[in-house]
Amino acid sequence: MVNIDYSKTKKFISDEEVEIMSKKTLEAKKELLSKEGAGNDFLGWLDLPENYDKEEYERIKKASEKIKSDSQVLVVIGIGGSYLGARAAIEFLNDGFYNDVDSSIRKTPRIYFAGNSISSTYLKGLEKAIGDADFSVNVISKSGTTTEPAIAFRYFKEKLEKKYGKSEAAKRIYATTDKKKGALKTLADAEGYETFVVPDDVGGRFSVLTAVGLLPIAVSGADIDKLMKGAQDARKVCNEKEFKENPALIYAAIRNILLRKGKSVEVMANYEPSLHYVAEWWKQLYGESEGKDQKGIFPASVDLTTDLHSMGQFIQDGARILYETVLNVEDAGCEIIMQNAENDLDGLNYLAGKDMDFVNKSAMNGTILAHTDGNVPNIIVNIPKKDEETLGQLFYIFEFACGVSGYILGVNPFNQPGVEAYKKNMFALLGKKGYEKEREELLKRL
Ligand SMILES: O=P(O)(O)OC[C@H]1O[C@](O)(CO)[C@@H](O)[C@@H]1O
Repeated sequence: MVNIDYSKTKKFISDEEVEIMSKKTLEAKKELLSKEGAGNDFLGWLDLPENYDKEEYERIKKASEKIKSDSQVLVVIGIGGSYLGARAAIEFLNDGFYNDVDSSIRKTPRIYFAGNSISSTYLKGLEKAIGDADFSVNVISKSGTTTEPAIAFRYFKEKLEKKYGKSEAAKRIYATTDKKKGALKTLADAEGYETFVVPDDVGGRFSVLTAVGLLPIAVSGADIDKLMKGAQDARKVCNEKEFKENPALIYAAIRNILLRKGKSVEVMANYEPSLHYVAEWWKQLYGESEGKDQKGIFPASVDLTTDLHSMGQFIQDGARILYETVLNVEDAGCEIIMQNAENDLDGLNYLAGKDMDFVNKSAMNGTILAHTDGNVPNIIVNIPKKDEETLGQLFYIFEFACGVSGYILGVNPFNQPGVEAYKKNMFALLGKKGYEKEREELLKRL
């Protein structure tokens, strides 16, 4: 099971502080599980690993088989919680080269993500990358009205219809959205797309274990039963275990103690490039959940050792507002043994016979100690291996810890009122109906 090692924070916090905060985590856990706290109409994710629509789950598998059989490419359109979980999973479960592997080896469609920016260059580039390949689209939007995915969907819907004709195109479009309402649901019903549901009581950033994440993940060839099994196991631990055996509570406690000591930035660090998007998913989860009412920990991330050569200086030596959460994949899952070179010009012969992962882990351990010495507390998340079950655990533990942590912080972790501000301005500047007055005011300020 994924576990949390906070021994490298002990220089900064006392056992007594942990003891006091552990009580707060237990209270917050009780509040979460009683479903009586703030945002309690968005707690469907708590029980998702067990309590999900079994009929729809089978349809997800069937749809993934169809996509695998008739498409060389799947374009997944969505943003935020309607995007990051699937991307995190597909990257985590592969090695960063999923799309580049020859199709005679990979046997599943290439998967591209769109609708997560408003860049015309990106869409044009993606169209070029798809070329003549047969493709399908999974458009994902809980609200059905988010501008970025709506623009991308309009674009690819037209391309599909041009290539296959309207009726065949409709068979290649899968819409994941609200059960009953919203523009996407209305369009899907009118055009006859297969639809999947983002449940009412599951917010976007907590939705990876619904069709939002499961359909694209299944198309990549990953075993979603195992993903759900991992989440089930973690649910049991997070819901039932007391503090010392509960990774979600430990993580929530330590980060809240550190925040109260002025550590207001949490830097998630990985030593595996394939974990980059796990950090991106985590950033949305914690940023949207906790960053409100002028409170919260700012979630940031670095890819190491890459960023030791760019951000390493700041972490070691800059403003002491940081703590670090290190994602440690214990079993790299493959081996590269360092070879002896005749002339040893690069001076690496002392590593001959050693596994490259030993070098990576030594860099990690050396960095953890150096950063701790530089007064950056380090929390370590031990991830036994890179497989579906472990990822299911990781997703659930972070989600549960987020709910607990938000309640300790005294915010509603399940809303996101702050994201509306930019949308209002953007609509006004675009000249959308109903925003005329705001437009006038904004234009004066530009
Ligand atoms: O699934 P939707 O409704 O398109 O929303 C996408 C994302 O946009 C937000 O609503 C923020 O604008 C996120 O909370 C959400 O994950």
